[in-house]
Amino acid sequence: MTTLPIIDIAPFLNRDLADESNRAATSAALHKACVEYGFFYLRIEAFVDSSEPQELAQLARAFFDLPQENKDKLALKNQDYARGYAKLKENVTNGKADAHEGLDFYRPVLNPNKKKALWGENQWPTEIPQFRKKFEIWINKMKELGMIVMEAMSQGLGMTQDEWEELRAQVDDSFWVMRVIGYPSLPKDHDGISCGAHKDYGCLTFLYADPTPNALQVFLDRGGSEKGTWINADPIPGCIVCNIGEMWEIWTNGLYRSTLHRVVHRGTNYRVSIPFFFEPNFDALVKPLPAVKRRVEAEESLSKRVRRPVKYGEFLMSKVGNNFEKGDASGRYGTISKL
Ligand SMILES: N=C(N)NCCCC[C@H](N)C(=O)O
Ligand SMILES: O=C(O)CCC(=O)C(=O)O
Ligand SMILES: [Fe+2]
Repeated sequence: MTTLPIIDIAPFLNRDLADESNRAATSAALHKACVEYGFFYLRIEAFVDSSEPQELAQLARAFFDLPQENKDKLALKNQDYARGYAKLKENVTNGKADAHEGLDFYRPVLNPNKKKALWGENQWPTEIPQFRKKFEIWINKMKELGMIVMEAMSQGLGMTQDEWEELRAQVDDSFWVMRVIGYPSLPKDHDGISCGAHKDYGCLTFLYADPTPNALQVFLDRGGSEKGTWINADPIPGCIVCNIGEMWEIWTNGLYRSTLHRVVHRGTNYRVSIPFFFEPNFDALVKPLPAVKRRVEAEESLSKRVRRPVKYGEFLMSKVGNNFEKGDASGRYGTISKL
Protein backbone atom coordinates (compact mmCIF):
# COMPACT_ATOMS: atom_id res chain seq x y z
CA MET A 1 0.00 0.00 0.00
CA THR A 2 1.35 3.39 -1.00
CA THR A 3 1.30 6.06 1.67
CA LEU A 4 2.13 9.68 1.11
CA PRO A 5 5.50 10.92 2.39
CA ILE A 6 5.73 12.72 5.74
CA ILE A 7 7.85 15.86 5.80
CA ASP A 8 8.93 17.56 9.00
CA ILE A 9 9.07 21.33 8.63
CA ALA A 10 10.73 21.82 12.06
CA PRO A 11 14.23 22.63 10.70
CA PHE A 12 12.78 25.67 8.92
CA LEU A 13 11.22 27.07 12.07
CA ASN A 14 14.53 28.35 13.40
CA ARG A 15 17.70 29.84 12.04
CA ASP A 16 20.06 27.52 13.97
CA LEU A 17 23.21 26.86 12.05
CA ALA A 18 23.11 23.38 13.52
CA ASP A 19 19.93 22.70 11.59
CA GLU A 20 21.42 23.54 8.20
CA SER A 21 21.79 19.92 7.10
CA ASN A 22 18.29 19.09 8.37
CA ARG A 23 16.98 21.97 6.30
CA ALA A 24 18.68 20.54 3.23
CA ALA A 25 17.09 17.16 3.96
CA THR A 26 13.63 18.73 4.37
CA SER A 27 13.98 20.68 1.11
CA ALA A 28 15.12 17.60 -0.75
CA ALA A 29 12.21 15.60 0.65
CA LEU A 30 9.77 18.34 -0.38
CA HIS A 31 11.20 18.34 -3.88
CA LYS A 32 10.88 14.58 -4.19
CA ALA A 33 7.33 14.60 -2.80
CA CYS A 34 6.29 17.31 -5.26
CA VAL A 35 7.77 15.45 -8.23
CA GLU A 36 6.41 12.04 -7.22
CA TYR A 37 3.05 12.86 -5.62
CA GLY A 38 2.15 16.54 -5.45
CA PHE A 39 0.70 15.54 -2.05
CA PHE A 40 2.32 14.90 1.32
CA TYR A 41 1.89 15.17 5.08
CA LEU A 42 3.52 18.11 6.75
CA ARG A 43 4.54 17.53 10.35
CA ILE A 44 3.78 20.83 12.06
CA GLU A 45 3.72 19.91 15.75
CA ALA A 46 6.74 22.14 16.37
CA PHE A 47 4.72 25.00 14.88
CA VAL A 48 1.19 24.66 16.31
CA ASP A 49 -0.28 22.62 19.10
CA SER A 50 -2.76 20.03 17.85
CA SER A 51 -5.36 21.29 20.35
CA GLU A 52 -5.68 24.43 18.23
CA PRO A 53 -7.18 22.99 15.03
CA GLN A 54 -9.18 20.55 17.17
CA GLU A 55 -10.82 23.53 18.80
CA LEU A 56 -11.52 25.05 15.37
CA ALA A 57 -13.24 21.85 14.32
CA GLN A 58 -15.47 22.11 17.42
CA LEU A 59 -16.38 25.68 16.50
CA ALA A 60 -17.12 24.54 12.95
CA ARG A 61 -19.42 21.81 14.29
CA ALA A 62 -21.21 24.35 16.46
CA PHE A 63 -21.86 26.43 13.35
CA PHE A 64 -23.08 23.51 11.23
CA ASP A 65 -25.36 22.44 14.11
CA LEU A 66 -27.28 25.73 13.89
CA PRO A 67 -30.75 25.66 12.33
CA GLN A 68 -30.61 25.90 8.53
CA GLU A 69 -32.25 29.34 8.52
CA ASN A 70 -29.51 30.75 10.74
CA LYS A 71 -26.80 29.39 8.45
CA ASP A 72 -28.61 30.73 5.38
CA LYS A 73 -28.27 34.23 6.80
CA LEU A 74 -24.64 34.09 5.67
CA ALA A 75 -25.53 32.99 2.11
CA LEU A 76 -23.00 33.65 -0.65
CA LYS A 77 -25.55 35.78 -2.49
CA ASN A 78 -25.42 38.42 0.26
CA GLN A 79 -21.92 39.14 -0.90
CA ASP A 80 -19.84 38.43 -4.01
CA TYR A 81 -21.01 34.80 -4.49
CA ALA A 82 -17.64 33.65 -3.18
CA ARG A 83 -17.57 34.65 0.49
CA GLY A 84 -20.04 33.08 2.88
CA TYR A 85 -22.13 29.97 3.41
CA ALA A 86 -22.91 27.44 0.70
CA LYS A 87 -25.63 25.01 1.73
CA LEU A 88 -25.52 21.29 1.05
CA LYS A 89 -25.16 20.55 -2.72
CA GLU A 90 -24.77 24.25 -3.58
CA ASN A 91 -21.12 23.70 -4.49
CA VAL A 92 -20.53 21.91 -7.74
CA THR A 93 -17.45 20.11 -9.06
CA ASN A 94 -17.30 18.95 -12.69
CA GLY A 95 -20.96 19.86 -13.05
CA LYS A 96 -22.09 17.59 -10.17
CA ALA A 97 -23.41 18.76 -6.80
CA ASP A 98 -21.06 18.12 -3.88
CA ALA A 99 -22.57 16.60 -0.71
CA HIS A 100 -21.09 19.13 1.65
CA GLU A 101 -21.87 22.51 3.16
CA GLY A 102 -19.25 25.12 3.83
CA LEU A 103 -18.22 28.58 4.87
CA ASP A 104 -15.68 30.30 2.62
CA PHE A 105 -13.43 33.17 3.60
CA TYR A 106 -11.02 35.09 1.41
CA ARG A 107 -8.30 37.61 2.07
CA PRO A 108 -10.09 40.85 2.99
CA VAL A 109 -9.78 43.61 0.40
CA LEU A 110 -9.50 47.35 0.59
CA ASN A 111 -12.74 49.03 -0.60
CA PRO A 112 -14.96 45.95 -0.67
CA ASN A 113 -17.71 45.93 -3.29
CA LYS A 114 -20.11 43.02 -3.36
CA LYS A 115 -20.94 43.64 -7.02
CA LYS A 116 -17.34 42.97 -7.96
CA ALA A 117 -16.23 39.34 -8.32
CA LEU A 118 -14.31 38.12 -5.21
CA TRP A 119 -14.32 41.64 -3.82
CA GLY A 120 -17.01 41.38 -1.15
CA GLU A 121 -16.69 41.01 2.60
CA ASN A 122 -16.30 37.88 4.67
CA GLN A 123 -19.37 36.74 6.59
CA TRP A 124 -18.48 35.56 10.09
CA PRO A 125 -20.98 33.65 12.22
CA THR A 126 -21.59 35.93 15.19
CA GLU A 127 -23.71 33.31 16.94
CA ILE A 128 -20.66 31.21 17.77
CA PRO A 129 -18.58 33.17 20.27
CA GLN A 130 -14.86 33.00 19.56
CA PHE A 131 -15.35 31.71 16.03
CA ARG A 132 -13.89 34.72 14.26
CA LYS A 133 -11.12 35.33 16.79
CA LYS A 134 -9.86 31.74 16.79
CA PHE A 135 -10.04 31.33 13.02
CA GLU A 136 -8.22 34.61 12.47
CA ILE A 137 -5.38 33.34 14.63
CA TRP A 138 -5.29 30.20 12.47
CA ILE A 139 -5.29 32.23 9.25
CA ASN A 140 -2.28 34.20 10.43
CA LYS A 141 -0.43 31.03 11.33
CA MET A 142 -1.20 29.38 8.01
CA LYS A 143 0.00 32.47 6.13
CA GLU A 144 3.24 32.30 8.08
CA LEU A 145 3.54 28.58 7.38
CA GLY A 146 2.94 29.27 3.69
CA MET A 147 5.97 31.53 3.49
CA ILE A 148 8.08 29.00 5.40
CA VAL A 149 7.15 26.12 3.11
CA MET A 150 7.62 28.28 0.01
CA GLU A 151 11.15 29.13 1.12
CA ALA A 152 11.90 25.48 1.83
CA MET A 153 10.59 24.56 -1.63
CA SER A 154 12.72 27.24 -3.29
CA GLN A 155 15.76 25.60 -1.75
CA GLY A 156 14.58 22.19 -2.92
CA LEU A 157 14.50 23.57 -6.45
CA GLY A 158 18.03 24.93 -6.13
CA MET A 159 16.96 28.55 -6.40
CA THR A 160 19.44 31.32 -5.61
CA GLN A 161 18.67 33.88 -2.90
CA ASP A 162 17.74 36.45 -5.58
CA GLU A 163 15.44 33.99 -7.29
CA TRP A 164 13.74 33.25 -3.98
CA GLU A 165 13.25 36.98 -3.35
CA GLU A 166 11.55 37.25 -6.73
CA LEU A 167 9.23 34.32 -6.02
CA ARG A 168 8.61 35.62 -2.52
CA ALA A 169 7.33 38.89 -4.00
CA GLN A 170 4.61 36.90 -5.82
CA VAL A 171 3.22 35.36 -2.63
CA ASP A 172 3.98 37.87 0.14
CA ASP A 173 0.43 39.28 0.08
CA SER A 174 -1.32 35.96 -0.46
CA PHE A 175 -4.88 36.08 -1.77
CA TRP A 176 -5.59 33.20 0.60
CA VAL A 177 -8.84 31.25 0.91
CA MET A 178 -10.07 29.30 3.90
CA ARG A 179 -12.94 26.87 3.75
CA VAL A 180 -14.71 25.40 6.75
CA ILE A 181 -16.44 22.32 5.38
CA GLY A 182 -19.05 19.97 6.83
CA TYR A 183 -19.68 16.56 5.31
CA PRO A 184 -22.74 14.54 6.25
CA SER A 185 -22.46 10.83 5.64
CA LEU A 186 -23.30 9.79 2.07
CA PRO A 187 -26.22 7.40 1.78
CA LYS A 188 -24.85 3.84 1.39
CA ASP A 189 -26.80 2.99 -1.73
CA HIS A 190 -25.95 6.21 -3.48
CA ASP A 191 -23.39 7.07 -6.11
CA GLY A 192 -23.06 10.62 -4.82
CA ILE A 193 -19.77 12.19 -3.93
CA SER A 194 -18.86 14.49 -1.04
CA CYS A 195 -16.47 16.59 -3.12
CA GLY A 196 -15.76 15.72 -6.76
CA ALA A 197 -12.29 15.11 -8.18
CA HIS A 198 -10.37 18.34 -8.69
CA LYS A 199 -6.98 19.99 -8.50
CA ASP A 200 -6.47 22.94 -6.20
CA TYR A 201 -5.95 26.21 -7.98
CA GLY A 202 -3.09 28.02 -6.40
CA CYS A 203 0.02 27.38 -4.51
CA LEU A 204 -0.18 25.29 -1.30
CA THR A 205 -3.18 23.74 0.43
CA PHE A 206 -2.88 23.07 4.17
CA LEU A 207 -5.66 20.75 5.23
CA TYR A 208 -6.67 20.06 8.79
CA ALA A 209 -9.38 17.41 8.97
CA ASP A 210 -10.99 15.70 11.93
CA PRO A 211 -9.81 12.09 12.48
CA THR A 212 -12.42 10.51 10.16
CA PRO A 213 -10.69 7.87 8.00
CA ASN A 214 -11.58 6.86 4.40
CA ALA A 215 -12.79 10.27 3.28
CA LEU A 216 -10.10 12.19 1.41
CA GLN A 217 -8.71 10.27 -1.56
CA VAL A 218 -5.72 11.08 -3.75
CA PHE A 219 -5.27 9.83 -7.32
CA LEU A 220 -1.92 8.16 -8.05
CA ASP A 221 -0.93 9.17 -11.56
CA ARG A 222 2.88 8.82 -11.71
CA GLY A 223 4.07 5.24 -11.73
CA GLY A 224 4.34 2.49 -9.13
CA SER A 225 2.17 -0.59 -8.99
CA GLU A 226 -0.85 1.37 -7.79
CA LYS A 227 -0.76 3.87 -10.66
CA GLY A 228 -4.27 4.81 -11.73
CA THR A 229 -5.87 4.11 -8.35
CA TRP A 230 -7.22 6.25 -5.51
CA ILE A 231 -5.55 6.00 -2.10
CA ASN A 232 -6.83 7.32 1.21
CA ALA A 233 -5.04 10.26 2.76
CA ASP A 234 -6.21 9.64 6.32
CA PRO A 235 -5.26 12.19 8.97
CA ILE A 236 -2.03 11.65 10.93
CA PRO A 237 -1.76 13.26 14.40
CA GLY A 238 0.66 16.21 14.46
CA CYS A 239 0.44 16.58 10.68
CA ILE A 240 -1.64 18.43 8.15
CA VAL A 241 -2.14 17.22 4.61
CA CYS A 242 -0.45 19.46 2.07
CA ASN A 243 -0.83 19.53 -1.69
CA ILE A 244 0.36 21.83 -4.42
CA GLY A 245 -1.96 23.79 -6.65
CA GLU A 246 -1.88 24.55 -10.34
CA MET A 247 0.37 27.61 -9.98
CA TRP A 248 3.21 25.26 -9.05
CA GLU A 249 2.72 23.46 -12.37
CA ILE A 250 3.33 26.73 -14.15
CA TRP A 251 6.27 27.84 -11.98
CA THR A 252 7.97 24.49 -12.54
CA ASN A 253 6.85 24.02 -16.12
CA GLY A 254 5.24 20.72 -15.22
CA LEU A 255 8.09 19.32 -13.14
CA TYR A 256 5.72 19.53 -10.18
CA ARG A 257 2.15 18.59 -10.85
CA SER A 258 -1.00 19.28 -8.96
CA THR A 259 -2.80 16.06 -8.08
CA LEU A 260 -6.45 15.11 -8.41
CA HIS A 261 -8.21 14.47 -5.13
CA ARG A 262 -11.80 13.98 -3.97
CA VAL A 263 -13.81 13.26 -0.85
CA VAL A 264 -16.06 10.22 -0.52
CA HIS A 265 -17.35 10.07 3.03
CA ARG A 266 -19.46 6.98 3.66
CA GLY A 267 -18.71 6.78 7.38
CA THR A 268 -21.66 7.42 9.70
CA ASN A 269 -20.29 10.52 11.46
CA TYR A 270 -20.45 14.14 10.38
CA ARG A 271 -16.96 15.03 9.08
CA VAL A 272 -15.38 18.47 9.39
CA SER A 273 -12.37 19.71 7.44
CA ILE A 274 -10.62 23.06 7.27
CA PRO A 275 -8.51 23.59 4.15
CA PHE A 276 -6.42 26.74 4.01
CA PHE A 277 -5.30 27.71 0.52
CA PHE A 278 -2.07 29.65 0.59
CA GLU A 279 -2.21 31.36 -2.79
CA PRO A 280 -0.16 33.84 -4.81
CA ASN A 281 -0.89 37.54 -4.60
CA PHE A 282 -3.98 38.52 -6.58
CA ASP A 283 -1.85 40.42 -9.11
CA ALA A 284 0.99 37.91 -9.33
CA LEU A 285 2.09 37.05 -12.85
CA VAL A 286 2.94 33.37 -12.57
CA LYS A 287 5.41 32.03 -15.14
CA PRO A 288 8.07 29.31 -15.34
CA LEU A 289 10.95 29.94 -12.94
CA PRO A 290 14.52 30.37 -14.23
CA ALA A 291 15.77 27.78 -11.72
CA VAL A 292 13.51 25.22 -13.38
CA LYS A 293 14.68 26.21 -16.85
CA ARG A 294 18.24 25.46 -15.73
CA ARG A 295 17.19 21.99 -14.65
CA VAL A 296 15.36 21.32 -17.88
CA GLU A 297 18.50 22.13 -19.80
CA ALA A 298 20.50 19.89 -17.47
CA GLU A 299 18.05 16.98 -17.45
CA GLU A 300 16.98 16.28 -21.03
CA SER A 301 14.09 14.16 -19.79
CA LEU A 302 11.81 17.03 -18.76
CA SER A 303 8.96 18.25 -20.90
CA LYS A 304 9.84 21.02 -23.31
CA ARG A 305 6.30 22.35 -23.45
CA VAL A 306 6.47 25.81 -21.95
CA ARG A 307 3.52 26.74 -19.76
CA ARG A 308 1.83 30.00 -20.50
CA PRO A 309 2.02 32.71 -17.83
CA VAL A 310 -1.20 33.50 -15.95
CA LYS A 311 -2.35 36.32 -13.76
CA TYR A 312 -3.36 34.48 -10.60
CA GLY A 313 -6.45 36.62 -9.88
CA GLU A 314 -7.85 36.05 -13.37
CA PHE A 315 -7.23 32.33 -13.14
CA LEU A 316 -8.97 32.15 -9.77
CA MET A 317 -11.97 34.04 -11.09
CA SER A 318 -12.41 31.61 -13.97
CA LYS A 319 -12.34 28.72 -11.46
CA VAL A 320 -14.71 30.12 -8.85
CA GLY A 321 -17.35 30.70 -11.54
CA ASN A 322 -17.42 26.92 -12.15
CA ASN A 323 -18.18 26.11 -8.53
CA PHE A 324 -21.93 26.54 -8.90
CA GLU A 325 -24.70 25.18 -11.01
CA LYS A 326 -25.11 26.98 -14.33
CA GLY A 327 -27.93 29.46 -14.17
CA ASP A 328 -27.67 29.52 -10.38
CA ALA A 329 -24.88 31.34 -8.58
CA SER A 330 -22.54 30.88 -11.54
CA GLY A 331 -25.04 32.53 -13.86
CA ARG A 332 -25.34 35.43 -11.48
CA TYR A 333 -21.62 35.29 -10.79
CA GLY A 334 -21.12 35.69 -14.52
CA THR A 335 -23.09 38.94 -14.46
CA ILE A 336 -21.15 40.61 -11.69
CA SER A 337 -18.24 42.67 -12.82
CA LYS A 338 -14.87 40.99 -13.25
CA LEU A 339 -12.96 43.97 -11.86
N1 LIG B 1 -10.03 26.87 -3.70
C1 LIG B 1 -10.15 25.58 -3.98
N2 LIG B 1 -9.14 24.86 -4.38
N3 LIG B 1 -11.34 25.01 -3.83
C2 LIG B 1 -11.58 23.69 -4.26
C3 LIG B 1 -13.04 23.44 -4.16
C4 LIG B 1 -13.49 22.10 -4.66
C5 LIG B 1 -13.52 21.98 -6.13
C6 LIG B 1 -14.35 23.00 -6.82
N4 LIG B 1 -15.74 22.81 -6.61
C7 LIG B 1 -14.05 22.97 -8.32
O1 LIG B 1 -14.92 22.60 -9.10
O2 LIG B 1 -12.94 23.31 -8.69
O1 LIG C 1 -12.22 18.04 2.87
C1 LIG C 1 -11.20 17.60 2.34
O2 LIG C 1 -10.56 16.66 2.82
C2 LIG C 1 -10.66 18.21 1.06
C3 LIG C 1 -11.39 19.41 0.55
C4 LIG C 1 -10.80 19.92 -0.73
O3 LIG C 1 -10.14 19.21 -1.44
C5 LIG C 1 -11.01 21.33 -1.16
O4 LIG C 1 -11.86 22.03 -0.57
O5 LIG C 1 -10.32 21.78 -2.08
FE1 LIG D 1 -9.03 20.40 -2.90
